Amino acid sequence: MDTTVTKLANKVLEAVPGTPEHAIAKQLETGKPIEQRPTAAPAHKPVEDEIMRNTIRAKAPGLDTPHPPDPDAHPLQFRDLHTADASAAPMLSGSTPGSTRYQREQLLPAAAGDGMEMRVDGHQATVTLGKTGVSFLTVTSDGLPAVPFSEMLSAEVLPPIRGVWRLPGTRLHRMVIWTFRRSPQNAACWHPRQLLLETAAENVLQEWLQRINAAIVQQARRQVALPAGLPQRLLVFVNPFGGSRRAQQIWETTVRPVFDKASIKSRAVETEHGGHARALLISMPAEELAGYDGVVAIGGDGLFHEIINGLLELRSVTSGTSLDQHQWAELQQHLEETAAADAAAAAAAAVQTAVEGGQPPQQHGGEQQVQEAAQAKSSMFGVPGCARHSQPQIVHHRTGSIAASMRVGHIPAGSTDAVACTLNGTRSAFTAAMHIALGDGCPLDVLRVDTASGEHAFATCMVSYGFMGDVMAESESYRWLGPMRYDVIGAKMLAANRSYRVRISYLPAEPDQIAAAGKVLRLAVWRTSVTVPDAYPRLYRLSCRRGKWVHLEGEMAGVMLVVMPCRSEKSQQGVARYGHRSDGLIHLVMVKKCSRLQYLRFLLTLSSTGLAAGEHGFFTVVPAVAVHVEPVGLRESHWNADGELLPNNHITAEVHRGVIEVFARGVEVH
Ligand SMILES: Nc1ncnc2c1ncn2[C@@H]1O[C@H](COP(=O)(O)OP(=O)(O)OP(=O)(O)O)[C@@H](O)[C@H]1O
Repeated sequence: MDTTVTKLANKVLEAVPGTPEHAIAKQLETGKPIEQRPTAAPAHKPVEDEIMRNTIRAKAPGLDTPHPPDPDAHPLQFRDLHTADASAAPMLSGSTPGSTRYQREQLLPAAAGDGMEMRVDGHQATVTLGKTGVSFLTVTSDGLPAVPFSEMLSAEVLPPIRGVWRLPGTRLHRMVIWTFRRSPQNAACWHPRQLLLETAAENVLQEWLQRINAAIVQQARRQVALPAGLPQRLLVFVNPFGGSRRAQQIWETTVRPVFDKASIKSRAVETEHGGHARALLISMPAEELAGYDGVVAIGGDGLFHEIINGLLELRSVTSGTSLDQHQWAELQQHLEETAAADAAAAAAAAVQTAVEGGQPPQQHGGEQQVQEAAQAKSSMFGVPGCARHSQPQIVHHRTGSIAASMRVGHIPAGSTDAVACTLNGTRSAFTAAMHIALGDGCPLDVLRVDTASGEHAFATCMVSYGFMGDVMAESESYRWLGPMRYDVIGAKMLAANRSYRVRISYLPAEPDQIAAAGKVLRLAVWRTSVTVPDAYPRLYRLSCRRGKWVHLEGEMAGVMLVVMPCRSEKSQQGVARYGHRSDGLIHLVMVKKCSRLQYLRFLLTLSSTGLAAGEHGFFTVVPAVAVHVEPVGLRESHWNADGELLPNNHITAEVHRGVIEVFARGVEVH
């Protein structure tokens, strides 16, 4: 009965143009091969967020050749394969019922070795489940690369569909592996990939499912870079206010699906005001914090900055931890001497004014002033016994150790997103979410900035004064302009061409520290060609005095303390070209008072090639480990740490190497 119905159904289908049965009947009639039915694939959308694409393409000429559109390419989300229509399964060319080829295409286990005859993304292939991942020995087509377990989120069995030729009783069992593929233009930018394996052997599929999912977890445990294995519970902060206000949408459509595929449980908190994320972290009970493996910011650099500050506050990361006490003492002595000299000069000026005004000069007033000024200075900066160190530290021991084990992720949804661009080499939210779900981890430097009035802040990107500080301070009131506000206010500040008198003291990085940073740089995946002599001119390395502070005073258009390279669309090579996310260095940029044209040149250098260490005429870039800056005179700018204004302009900053663990693996190149 079945056979009769099948024959009848096949006859009907053969008569209907467009059906596979019709195509086969035609082929049998004419002897021409059947055209393969195109795979249902989403349109290839241009990926706007590959900020590094041009740079990398310029370095690798071979990449300039246009790449054929990839049917898997989709910039945002995984496709829902549960609802995929069985009829959308591609036809296999050249086989007819009854032929040997047809028998093989029924996707039965291969006779020899571990290989299984399967259909992979519509291609006939011999699939091998090895120790490191799934590899494909393709039979009908080339170009299916191996997929390591370390690049898989999970495997999942889909509902079976009717088998080829729609014969009753033929069921095709399907398994999908949630993974990614690298963009042909920029290896650091990843696209969702759902690898579809189809076979008639259900038991094999079920066994593979167990083995693949177990291997994904096992390989993650083996990696030394993963102290806590794959993240299982994450606290996610979503800033609906940042950038183009798409954070909530990015969370729902891009990030949550990735976390779901990786079985990550998450608690999402939509921030209600500036400082909300930081306050929530600081006030969180230790038991609750211990329930999370990491904290994720979906927003801009400002939200990431808040999370870092919250966590480091819990850890009580104090200043002066990596410098010798005598190095702080040396700075202290210098500051007291300059303060005394200032006070003496002020007293002399007061006497002069009094004499000129015909009044008798005050006795001992000058000396008293000198002493007071010196005392005021000594309470400011970090030597033992001074205010900063004698402040009672509230050390939350238990919470602190929990916070120390917390990894931090940044999903870009802000205006600049320098953190995500620097860590991942792309502004793709999907890529950032994958790094988190795959449990990637690497250390990140943090700059602790102490102000003279007793506040402190932690920065991971940049702390700036002068031009950049003014732009950041003023652009806050133009937030309604969106990311364009930085350009508009930047043009305004360029026209104003302001400069500020400052005293700068910095402790230069020692040559071996720079060399070590160079090694880190070479080890990092990005820019393998960089060597230390290129990065730091010989002249600079010779003039670097071992462990001695350098003091200078001058009229500056801008001062910047750059911690990570700070790559973004505005500076594709990074503000500090040879910076690294964990080199333990502050890249101190000092731009002297200059003409508008010169400052424009500086900005162009910053955005095109990035800044390299050394003297560059009117601006200098110095690798340092600690910096002290104080304004002199009446006119002052604003200090700005990662977009947040600091309340006082006398600052001391020190870098803490690799103090935070971030969900990232370094920028990948082809
Ligand atoms: N609900 C909210 N309403 C107002 N401000 C908020 C809210 N949530 C967070 N903020 C604050 O908004 C500021 C800016 O946010 P965010 O950094 O995420 O975006 P952005 O400034 O547009 O991006 P970028 O820092 O990359 O330029 C942060 O300082 C953050 O503290």
